[in-house]
Order: sequence, then structure tokens, then C-alpha cells
Amino acid sequence: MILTGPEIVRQHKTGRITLDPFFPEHVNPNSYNFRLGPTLKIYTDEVLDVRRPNAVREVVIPERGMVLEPGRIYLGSTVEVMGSDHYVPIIRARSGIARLGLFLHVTADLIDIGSHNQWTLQLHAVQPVRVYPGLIVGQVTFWVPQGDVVLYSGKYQGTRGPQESQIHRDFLAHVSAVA
Ligand SMILES: Nc1ccn([C@H]2C[C@H](O)[C@@H](COP(=O)(O)OP(=O)(O)OP(=O)(O)O)O2)c(=O)n1
Repeated sequence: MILTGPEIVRQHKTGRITLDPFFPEHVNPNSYNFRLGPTLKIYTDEVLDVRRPNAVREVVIPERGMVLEPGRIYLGSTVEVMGSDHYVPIIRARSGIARLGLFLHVTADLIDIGSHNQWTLQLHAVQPVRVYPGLIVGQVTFWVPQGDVVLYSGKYQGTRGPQESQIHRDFLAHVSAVA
């Protein structure tokens, strides 16, 4: 079951949903719009490695905008700190952004219950597209879970701004577990 816009507002008022900052005009019929934060991280190596940390450079998106090129992943983040201990958030692009061929995430739309963060966006452009800091790029939906709730306590908890992949930490833990 997905929450409607008015129900998102109600649950935000009671503190069961975090949307910070909150703007009433960002409420949609069944989602809440979020904005693109001011910084992007770009991997500097051509070949990425799941076993190791991958170096990034950080850029600030100028007010005049920045063109995202195809063939790269740009890690951005939401301006808003969002989350819920009661509902499952799923993030999507706004359709106006999708209609320009800009992906907001690369197959990672699911947010854990209990993840209260500025979430990381994996921006991927089909053709060159100019973006601006604070652009209203995406929307978050909230879904009613069924079953016992276990709150997220993973490696990205408490983060702010774009976060590069930490999957190498899993790999090392896995290797030492099976060795
Ligand atoms: N596009 C996304 C998707 C997820 N997240 C955040 C919120 C999620 O609760 C957290 C972890 O997501 P996953 O469980 O999908 O990722 P991992 O399994 O890699 O991380 P962990 O081991 O911490 O669970 O990352 C994010 O910021 N941006």
C-alpha cells in the first residue's frame, strides 16, 4: 500500500516520516518531491573495482549549471534528509526529468526502513543534459510494510552529501568469513 500525498503530510506532522526541510508545495498526489544537492562526486578511474575503494573527485555544481555527459556516473545527493521508521521509501525521478533521459539512480531505488539520510543519487545521462543545484529532480514514495520491522543500521547511515560505494567493505568481510 502506498501513502497518498495528504497521508504523507499527516505522517510527517506526527514525526513518523522525516522530510527535512519540508515544503507543502512539494507534495504530490502520492509522493513528495526532493531536490538535487550542490555537490557531485565523479569516479576518477575508468575501471572501477568492487574489492577496493574507488577514488572520486568532488565538484560543486555552478549556479549556471553543469552538463552531465553520457558514459559516466555522477554521484549526487538529495538536499532533504528523509526517512521513516514506519514506511518503506522508494525513490523515483520526476517524469519531466526522465523525459530528458536523465536517470536518478542505477537500479537502486529501494531505501531501508530506518535510513534517515541525504540519499545518494546515481545520476546517469542518456545524452548531455544540464542540471542545476537545487533542481527538483525526484520524488519519494512511502510504502506500508508487512511483518516485523528491523531498522537500517548499515554503512551509509548518518551520511550527508553524495556517498561513493562502500561495497569493498562487504567483500572483505565476506572473504574473511569464508577464509
Ligand atoms: N539510491 C540510493 C539507494 C540507497 N541509499 C541508501 C539508503 C539505504 O537504506 C542504504 C543502503 O542501501 P542498500 O541496502 O540497497 O545498499 P547496500 O546493501 O550496498 O548497503 P548496506 O550494506 O549498508 O545495506 O543506502 C541511497 O542513499 N541512495
